[in-house]
Amino acid sequence: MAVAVYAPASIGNLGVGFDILGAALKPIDGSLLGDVVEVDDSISGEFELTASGRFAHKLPDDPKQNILYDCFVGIQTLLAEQGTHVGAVKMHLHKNLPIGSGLGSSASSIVAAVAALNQFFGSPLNEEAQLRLMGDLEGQISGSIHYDNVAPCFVGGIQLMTELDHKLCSTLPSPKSWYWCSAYPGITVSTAEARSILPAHYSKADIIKHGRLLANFVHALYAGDDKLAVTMMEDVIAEPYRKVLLPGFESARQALLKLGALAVGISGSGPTLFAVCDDISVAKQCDAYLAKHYLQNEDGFSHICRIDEAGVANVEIQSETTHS
Ligand SMILES: Nc1ncnc2c1ncn2[C@@H]1O[C@H](COP(=O)(O)OP(=O)(O)OP(=O)(O)O)[C@@H](O)[C@H]1O
Ligand SMILES: N[C@@H](CCO)C(=O)O
Repeated sequence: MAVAVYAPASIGNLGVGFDILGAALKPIDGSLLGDVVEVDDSISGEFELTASGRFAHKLPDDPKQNILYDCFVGIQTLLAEQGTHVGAVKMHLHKNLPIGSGLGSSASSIVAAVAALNQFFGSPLNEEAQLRLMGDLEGQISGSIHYDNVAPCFVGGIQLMTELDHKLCSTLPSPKSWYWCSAYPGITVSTAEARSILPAHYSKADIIKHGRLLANFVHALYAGDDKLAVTMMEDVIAEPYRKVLLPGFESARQALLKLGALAVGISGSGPTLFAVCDDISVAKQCDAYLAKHYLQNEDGFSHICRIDEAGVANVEIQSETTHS
């Protein structure tokens, strides 16, 4: 039976917590900010993939260069190791997230595809096995395995990576009052390149500071001290080196803080910027500022979001996700 799965956009690194903290996003206007993958049918020939959606034209032309093909091969291989042999399938990707955006675009495709394929084949893989495969596939793209997009995208909420064999991540409490303004300017930053510009080593002072920020952030979330939590959202690992890749980031940050945003950071490897606000009128002003000043072309967009606590979700195959 055909399956259709939605996987939300996500922020990797919440200012603090490079590669080990991530959050799933849900626009408050109810729009779907994430990819949808359909597995239509078992077929006798070769793997088939079609794509539609706002950013489908940016995908590789060759279906076998699409990460969905690797998702299929990954599941096929795991199942073969368990003695189950599955044939080719027909898939469709509704590509709603821009590639190289900092919104976890490849993670969204991977999570939706692995979850959809797993369901299509009768759910042979448990959550942990699916998530491990998702991390491996994300690592193929970015050059090293990191779960901070795939984990929140799959499980929902704010996730802290544990990376233990039996438990890859833990859900942290999400401050209920926070709005996350998220603005994609319309240009592309490659995650692999944004990782390669980071230093190979950090100073003792930076390591101590990052440890202090991360520990206090997690403590504050559990203590329900949102003010302390937001004060800890400072990036000493990536932002100082990456902000040169984001035109207008520094001036936007200053303007957003003046408007009343509590924290501003780079979403994943950028160029999407996020701003945390605890007041809807401030969030609306920040959103309007970002739409006017941070977007660079017609591909850009800005949303006011909450944390998506659900993560991956089955959706109806309907006109929005169907294809010709
Ligand atoms: N379904 C897919 N979705 C996104 N990227 C894909 C997909 N299939 C193949 N790719 C390729 O994977 C690479 C993704 O690059 P990159 O990791 O920089 O982007 P991303 O995952 O979209 O980034 P971000 O997490 O910042 O949104 C691109 O070269 C793109 O062509
Ligand atoms: N933690 C990753 C997220 C990439 O989206 C990075 O910042 O490189």
